[in-house]
Order: sequence, then C-alpha cells, then structure tokens
Amino acid sequence: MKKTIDLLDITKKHKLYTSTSQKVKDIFLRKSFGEDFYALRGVNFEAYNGEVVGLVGVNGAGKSTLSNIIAGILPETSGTVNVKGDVALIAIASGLKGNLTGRENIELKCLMLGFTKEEIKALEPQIIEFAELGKFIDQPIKSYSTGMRSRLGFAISVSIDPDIIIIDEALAVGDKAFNEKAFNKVMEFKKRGKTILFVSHSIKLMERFADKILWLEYGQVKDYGLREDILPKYEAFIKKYKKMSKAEKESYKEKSLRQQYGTDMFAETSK
Ligand SMILES: Nc1ncnc2c1ncn2[C@@H]1O[C@H](COP(=O)(O)OP(=O)(O)OP(=O)(O)O)[C@@H](O)[C@H]1O
Repeated sequence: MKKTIDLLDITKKHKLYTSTSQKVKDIFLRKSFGEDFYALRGVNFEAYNGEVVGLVGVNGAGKSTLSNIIAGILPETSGTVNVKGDVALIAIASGLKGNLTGRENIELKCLMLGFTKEEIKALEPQIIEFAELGKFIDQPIKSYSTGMRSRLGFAISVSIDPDIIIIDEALAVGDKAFNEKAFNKVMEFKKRGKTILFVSHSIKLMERFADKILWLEYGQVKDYGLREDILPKYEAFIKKYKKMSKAEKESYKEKSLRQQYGTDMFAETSK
C-alpha cells in the first residue's frame, strides 16, 4: 500500500480578539493582544491508497480545519503536510459562485484546476448528467436548493478524477437516490486505489463507508484505527454527550482543553 497522506505534528492557531481595537493594535504594533486558540494541536495522521477514513468528532472538534489543510485551502500554522496527488474537497459550500450558472461554475472550477477549454467541453456532459440538474444547469446557482448545489459540487469533483477525495458532510443533504449513486462512485474510487476522507456526524454512514476512523476532540486526535475498534467507542461517547446539558458540555470541553493546554494556560487566560 502507498501512503498518500502524511501529517506530522500539525497545529492550526487562530487569534481570538475581544475587540476590534485589540486586532488593530495587533496589526500595527506587531505585538500580540489577542488570545491564541488552537483549532488543531499536534495532529499526526496518515492514510493509504484504497482506504476510506471517517473523520468524526463533536462540533468544533477540528474536522473541517483538518480537511481544508489536507486540501491545501487553509495553511497550517506549524507541522509538515505531505499529500501525494490531486485532492478534491466536496463540501456543501464548496466554492461555487452563486451569480454564475451551473455550467459557468463547471467551467470556472475546471479552468482553476488547469483543464483546457477542450477538456472542459468533453467533461461537461458527464458532469451535467451525474448532477441530474437538467435545464437548471443554465440557471444561476443562487436559485438552487442545498441538495442541488451539493450534487453539482459532487459531480464536478468526481469527474476531475482526483487521487484523494474529501467529502465534508456533502452527502447529508442529497436525496436517497443520489446518495446511493454517490456511494457507488466513492466505492468505485476506493477500488481504483484512491484515498477517501469522509466527514460526517452520521454513525450509520460511518458503518457503511469507513475502513478506519479518525476521532478528533477539540483539536487533538482522541483515537485512530480500524472502524470496528474505534466506532463503538465513539458511538458510546456520543450517546452520553447528546444527553449532556449545555453546562455539562461546556465543562466537558473545558476539562478536555485543560488536559491539552495544562492548568497554567487557563490560569493565564482567566487573568
Ligand atoms: N477563522 C477562525 N477563527 C477562529 N476560530 C476558528 C476559525 N475557524 C475555525 N475556528 C474554530 O476552530 C475550531 C474547529 O473548527 P472546525 O470547523 O474545524 O470544527 P468541525 O469539527 O468541523 O465542526 P462542525 O462539526 O461544527 O463542522 C472551532 O472551535 C472553531 O470555532
């Protein structure tokens, strides 16, 4: 098996400001007035060709941040990203332009990916057919439903035949028939040795799709391994988590972050 994704000690840091003046001071005085927040901290992860890896974790765990870093859309703050091949990210808001028609969006996305006009013309019919948009293909996509946009984003991404494909919740909005077609396409990609990263809150989809599970918790890897080893543990956790009150969830988050940052960090920030 060939390693296609290799992430070493990835950190993504954001600055959190409590006021605009803090941000302005930060930019002009080149000193740090904002508070550091780690969307990812020390993440190590590797994936191989022919694998479907499910990315799970509660809201804010860092799933989209990690997906965007692998796709090259977001720069990491530190660490090493090694990705072999072209990556396509399919997300519900996957960079489609609302004022352009479906057809224009296909052309724009393919041009940005380096396809020639002739190659795009050859690809276009199969994208339109896969997306099942019919005459709507010449309408501005701001008139599309979320499901229609998701179908178009999915169709474009699979037609460009990437080596690594990341699906971020995009299958949660389509209709049943389309999701089945999308599932078959993902399985065909897997057979052809591509790596698929699949982000979802659905345990059912994870059971169906994933070979491995990467469980993130507030920016860190909680667990990574074979689906049959990790998913039951995650499912048991999520059942308990869903029953927690808002205050209990907050206190769970604080406890988890305290373990990561150490108690000193919290003493500093609460001053
Ligand atoms: N630009 C930003 N500035 C500050 N914080 C950010 C920024 N982008 C993301 N975050 C924070 O980073 C953390 C991880 O966010 P991310 O969207 O990656 O989580 P997620 O697991 O995909 O969540 P969800 O399941 O809700 O989509 C969150 O606490 C989020 O608020």
